[in-house]
Amino acid sequence: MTQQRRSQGPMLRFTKMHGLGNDFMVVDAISQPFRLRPDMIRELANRNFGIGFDQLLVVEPPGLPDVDFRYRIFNADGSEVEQCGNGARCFARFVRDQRLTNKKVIRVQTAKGVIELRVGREGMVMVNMGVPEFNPPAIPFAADRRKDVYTVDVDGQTVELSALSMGNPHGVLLVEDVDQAPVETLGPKLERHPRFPSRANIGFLQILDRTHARLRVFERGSGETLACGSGACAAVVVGCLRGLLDSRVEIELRGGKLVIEWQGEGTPVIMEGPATSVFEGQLRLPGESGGRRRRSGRPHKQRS
Ligand SMILES: N[C@H](CCC[C@H](N)C(=O)O)C(=O)O
Repeated sequence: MTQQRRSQGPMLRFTKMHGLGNDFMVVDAISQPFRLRPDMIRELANRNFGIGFDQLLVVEPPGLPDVDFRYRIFNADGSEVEQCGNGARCFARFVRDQRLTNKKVIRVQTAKGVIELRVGREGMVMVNMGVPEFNPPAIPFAADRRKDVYTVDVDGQTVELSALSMGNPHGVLLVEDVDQAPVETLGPKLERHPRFPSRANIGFLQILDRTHARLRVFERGSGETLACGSGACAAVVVGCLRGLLDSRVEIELRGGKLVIEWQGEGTPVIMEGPATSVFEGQLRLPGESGGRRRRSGRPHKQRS
């Protein structure tokens, strides 16, 4: 049976990457036309019918004079967001691998400000994630004043959490053991809790000692991921403010470890970790009539 040919759109080149298993489809929208609707992002994010990813990262020309690129971030549900820490490290690796820059210090404009990426040795990348924000309206979180710990009602259950913004909103709970934490049940309820009017990323933090911790994160718009960079930053900030962590912490996520440094209020959070390219691929975007996409993939060539 001949398949009815639909009008076919352009081919789109992409690279599949991850930061500690938090995985991304990364697109250079500088050298190729790019426009995806939220429904198309959701379909591409699907791990059975699409490419499969936690977030889509888009590289665009800068919109500010002293910045190298603009960095747009879309969750698996198609929502555009302000910050992605693991994505920032992959962004730095991607723009160098694709020869869009040869800089080792890269300034990137996000929806909430400018972050600075520093490419280090053995594929490590350091990110200045900016200064955390605690003022409830800026998170945003519904509260009449700032507190270190808020009490939130969840279906009649009282939950204690801290709330802050790393450019994106985070709620952080302390738990005895992340492996026993109610991530699958409490995570989605808090992600969509009315007190987080823009929803939130929910971190479950287990303190091991003053310089080591474990973390699981139920991410806004993507569910639990193997790692969350901005979530790791938010969790260390909370641990420091509660007097439980020192200024330099190794935080263990399900996908691996990050080093987070924070010198206290009014200072930026510094995150260091790996960025991995998996493969390069291309897919045909639907034509005007829409319809299914074809895609092909080949192993990523490592840049020396
Ligand atoms: N889900 C997040 C965006 C991705 C953050 C995460 N992947 C990271 O590494 O920071 C949000 O809606 O704010």
